[in-house]
Amino acid sequence: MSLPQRPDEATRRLVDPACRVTLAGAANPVDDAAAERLKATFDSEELAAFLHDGVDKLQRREELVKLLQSQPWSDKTHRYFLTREQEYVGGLEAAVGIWQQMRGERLSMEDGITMRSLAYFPGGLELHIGMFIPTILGQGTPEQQAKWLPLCNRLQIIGTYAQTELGHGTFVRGLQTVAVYDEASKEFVVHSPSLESTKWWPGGMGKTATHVILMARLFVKGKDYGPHSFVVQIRDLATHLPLAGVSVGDIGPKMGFNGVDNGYLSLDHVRIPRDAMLMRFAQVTEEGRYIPPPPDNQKAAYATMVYVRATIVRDSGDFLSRAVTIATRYAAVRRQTATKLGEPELQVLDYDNVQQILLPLMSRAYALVFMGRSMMDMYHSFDSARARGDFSVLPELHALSSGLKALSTDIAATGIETARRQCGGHGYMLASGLPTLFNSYVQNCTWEGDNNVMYLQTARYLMKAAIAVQTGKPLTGSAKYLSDAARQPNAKCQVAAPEDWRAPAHQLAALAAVAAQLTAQAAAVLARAGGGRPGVEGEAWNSSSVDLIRAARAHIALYLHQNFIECVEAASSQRKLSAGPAAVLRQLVALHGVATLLDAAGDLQERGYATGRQVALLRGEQRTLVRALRPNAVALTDSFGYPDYMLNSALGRRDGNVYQALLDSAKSSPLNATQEGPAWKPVLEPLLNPQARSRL
Ligand SMILES: CCCCCCCCCCCCCCCCCC(=O)SCCNC(=O)CCNC(=O)[C@H](O)C(C)(C)COP(=O)(O)OP(=O)(O)OC[C@H]1O[C@@H](n2cnc3c(N)ncnc32)[C@H](O)[C@@H]1OP(=O)(O)O
Ligand SMILES: Cc1cc2nc3c(=O)[nH]c(=O)nc-3n(C[C@H](O)[C@H](O)[C@H](O)COP(=O)(O)OP(=O)(O)OC[C@H]3O[C@@H](n4cnc5c(N)ncnc54)[C@H](O)[C@@H]3O)c2cc1C
Repeated sequence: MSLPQRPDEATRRLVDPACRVTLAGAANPVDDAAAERLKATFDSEELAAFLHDGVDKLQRREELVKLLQSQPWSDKTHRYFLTREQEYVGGLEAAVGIWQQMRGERLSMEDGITMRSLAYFPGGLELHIGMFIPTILGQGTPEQQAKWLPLCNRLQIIGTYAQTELGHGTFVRGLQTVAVYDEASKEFVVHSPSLESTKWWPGGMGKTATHVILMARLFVKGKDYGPHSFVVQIRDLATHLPLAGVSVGDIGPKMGFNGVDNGYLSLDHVRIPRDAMLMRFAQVTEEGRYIPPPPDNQKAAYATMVYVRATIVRDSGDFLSRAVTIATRYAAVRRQTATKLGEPELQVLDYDNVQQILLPLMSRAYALVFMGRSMMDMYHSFDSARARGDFSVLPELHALSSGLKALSTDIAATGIETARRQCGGHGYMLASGLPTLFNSYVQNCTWEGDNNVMYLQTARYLMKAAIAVQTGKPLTGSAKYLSDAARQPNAKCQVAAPEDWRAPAHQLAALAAVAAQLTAQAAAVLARAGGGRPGVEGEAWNSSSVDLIRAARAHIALYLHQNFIECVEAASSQRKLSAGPAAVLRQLVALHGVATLLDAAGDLQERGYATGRQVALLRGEQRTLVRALRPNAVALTDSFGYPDYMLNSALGRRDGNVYQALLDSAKSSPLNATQEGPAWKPVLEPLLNPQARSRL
């Protein structure tokens, strides 16, 4: 049954037979959604096609949505009502279902990846595809790849990445699990020597994985060579029971992501063959000689982490844009508060405070989408160079991917929660899609390197750059601006009018000034703490870490914005976009720059780069830009191109029919399966029913 969107005639007569009072203040949300699209000044479909690399890719997504909707394992109707066990089994069924479709229908890998993100049901196969296979690809010899990859691709084995232990996650060199080479048997003995060395967290290890990439400290002839990667079987393929010497299980419920069976693992002197060590870079010969990785790739064993951090950057824009889509569409159809009773209530999106939150968030989502593409391009060009034995870009790639992983996940996680809060009470419903989105995203700030720790890796690179500047060495790459800043230490902001703040040149100059100042400040603090000796470790490093993290964040914020400008200008100059969408993207770029600079308002003034008046102009310009973008708000969400099936949100649906969707969703609650409810017999009837009470 559908409820009337507006009070019907009978209701109006009931409350006021003379019809003097009108209840029709609430407009129809479906009409509001349609009206929003008429306001747009650009073709949202053209921008959507550009963002998805062509109309044919968008059409393919539509076909894949239909395919998914026809399969029981990808049905989302009851997704928000699942128990942990149902979520675990369902997540696996969805991943296996996609895999079977790919094989049976001969769909491409690209189709599979698209289906995964459309169905979005994280489960026990995430780490198999996300880290187990990439580690074998990145660190295995051709023979090892030939041995393991076909089994992985046919799902005849399922793997995960077992690095973190109960006692250590960040400090990889401190891992306690050991792999000791036994020259007599030409095997490694892998062992967990303490409670703290129990592996803890690997996704899919609890109940799904048959194999792990084990990160363990390699010992050869009594010498400790630090963490290396080994392929270790943990479960019998016929019975799925743990092998001898293996103790393994699920770690229990988490804040989110509960379809994934993160696990614990303890090993008791388990023997594995010598070729279980991944030996593309470091090797142990039969007779027990250790051959180290090439000098410019000392951290070869950490390579998968660089790859996964790049993918996390790629996905951040995707997650934030989903949240922004839901919140913006809902704010456009939600009406609240009329100046006078009976008059039309305002669309929530027309409240200034809501606009000033949602539209800057929209600009951040677009910036991250573009950053994600550039990050993957950077990673792929490193991968090609690596195949030729060239690791020269690795330090820059590691510094950027670490810092971008931290900044992009900080922005996305905070942004998803901010978007949820703009939806009022209905944002608290799982049916809105936002709580699950947040709970299944926020761990990105922690996994694959806690964000503070990741900023500190970027800071390590920055401090070396700062020292190079001091000694007059020329800089290249992302830190090049530090040399320019050193040549003009007293540069001042040249903004004279609010609209000056839109210019990329003013924005970049200001962001570079902040990053250079904070880098110089961190370098000075570090030098003071180290008694004048520059160093990137130890107590001096620790006591400087607040300044170091601020510097790294500012450096990455500059990089993110510069990338946004360059991508939009390139698309426009290469005529990949017509004037309408290009103009709107430029407004988003301008807003992103202004919003990023407002985050740094204190830093802009602290060292005298900008005056209080210039910062006031900046604030004013944000308002102007937000108002200019307001008519395009909903069209900009359409350009992200999310089908309703993917968002699975009562509030984010394209047609705006939010109230009906909320009610329909409530009706599928298991609590509503019977009219009296599950507590009637055991609890309520003995209290409330007079006959039952008399029997007490
Ligand atoms: C069909 C569909 C079905 C489903 C489909 C599924 C699809 C995919 C899904 C994807 C899911 C992915 C989920 C990911 C889950 C996360 C899993 C984890 O958390 S796993 C666990 C993740 N855990 C973590 O992330 C742990 C975080 N901790 C660490 O990474 C390290 O301990 C550390 C970096 C903090 C320090 O390391 P330490 O050894 O103490 O090093 P120092 O600081 O002393 O620096 C020495 C030198 O090394 C340099 N360098 C450093 N790293 C790298 C690198 N990677 N590279 C290159 N260089 C590097 C550094 O710059 C320095 O150079 P220099 O200045 O001397 O020239
Ligand atoms: C959902 C989820 C899934 C995961 N999946 C996997 C997986 O599949 N495989 C796997 O191996 N691991 C996995 N992990 C583990 C994850 O990689 C670690 O939790 C992460 O690297 C952080 O390490 P930690 O837990 O030891 O945090 P800690 O290092 O204990 O961090 C605690 C605090 O100390 C601070 N800190 C620590 N060291 C430093 C330092 N040197 N300088 C400054 N501050 C510091 C941190 O910033 C943080 O605030 C997963 C984690 C989660 C939450």
